[in-house]
Amino acid sequence: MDGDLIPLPFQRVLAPFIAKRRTPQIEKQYADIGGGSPILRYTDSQGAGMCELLDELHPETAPHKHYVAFRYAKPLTQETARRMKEDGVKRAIAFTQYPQYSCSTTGSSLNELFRRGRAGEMGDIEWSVIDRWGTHPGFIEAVSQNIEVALSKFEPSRRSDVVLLFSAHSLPMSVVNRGDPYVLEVSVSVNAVMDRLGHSNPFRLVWQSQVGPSAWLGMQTGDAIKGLARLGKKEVILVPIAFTSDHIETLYELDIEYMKEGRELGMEIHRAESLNESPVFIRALADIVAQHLSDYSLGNIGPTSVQMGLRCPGCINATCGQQKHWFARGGR
Ligand SMILES: C=CC1=C(C)c2cc3[nH]c(cc4nc(cc5[nH]c(cc1n2)c(C)c5CCC(=O)O)C(CCC(=O)O)=C4C)c(C)c3C=C
Ligand code: FES
Ligand SMILES: [Fe+2]
Repeated sequence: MDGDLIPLPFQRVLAPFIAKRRTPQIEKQYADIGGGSPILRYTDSQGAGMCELLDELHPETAPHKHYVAFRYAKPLTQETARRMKEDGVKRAIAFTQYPQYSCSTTGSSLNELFRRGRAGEMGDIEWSVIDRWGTHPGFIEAVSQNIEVALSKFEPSRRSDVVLLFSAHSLPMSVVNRGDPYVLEVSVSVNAVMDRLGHSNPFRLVWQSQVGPSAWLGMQTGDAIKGLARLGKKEVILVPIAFTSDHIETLYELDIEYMKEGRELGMEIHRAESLNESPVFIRALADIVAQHLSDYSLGNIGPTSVQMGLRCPGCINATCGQQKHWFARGGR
């Protein structure tokens, strides 16, 4: 139903129809990964760990408290907005948990937050935004360490031949072609990880989880695994690079579908663990926020980044423009 994510003709009729048709298949996938997504559990523990560190790192603004606002599952932004109002929150940071910016993810979430704010559902909050952080050294370090753990599962003599297959959620070509920044930002994260690893292994960036019949950005992760097997490159590590915790995309698609496929093709294939409760990652989250708070209080930065101010050159969604203005004024 999210017109900011994927505008459909006759959205109100077509969207529920597509969702209903898709539900049984997706219900089965969630059942297979243990009856639901662990994304809220991980996000909550990351938030709690981050706040504990932040109280030390930036005592001027302590105590810190995290709230989770999801776009499509509970706790929805609307419910979180109401809770923040009840709690009398006066200052908040919208901290996207997508490391790399896409208008289909962070953009849609900020649009929703803006709608709730404009409707007065959040009370009087001064907002600033951390809109992207895909090259933060702590994030890069945490991903790199998980790759090193996966590499250690291979026999030392074969280790340097292992192909690192970075896998990120794909985008419809219609989104890419209107100038969305995500593809560039994911690429830069991959490059930063490879620099940190000293370019020890060959690698590719591929794209997963496309839905529906329209054209999506490729190469698709599943096809890449088959292609590598065909070329005799049978040692592979799958690296999730655009997700910060486990959920259906890692636990079902990567672990159940693709790893199984790869093993059937005679490959030795492992996955770099998701960041989940990585202490290095949680420290990185705290560091990103502490830096933001201190830059903001010194007047070095405004409520939003310079880059966030620019709409995609092909954007025709008026909400994007209103949202950017609203956050640039601190949510007023
Ligand atoms: C970087 C991350 C993501 C991008 C980019 C993204 C784009 C995108 N997604 C859909 C449609 C669906 N996404 C679904 C679930 C889902 N997607 C992401 C991340 C990105 N999506 C996450 C973390 C999750 C949550 C999974 C979980 O908690 O288990 C779903 C629901 C599941 C399903 O039906 O497959 C849909 C649908 C589109 C259309 C899109 C780009 C336009
Ligand atoms: S789609 Fe990117 S700013 Fe609107
Ligand atoms: Fe998605």
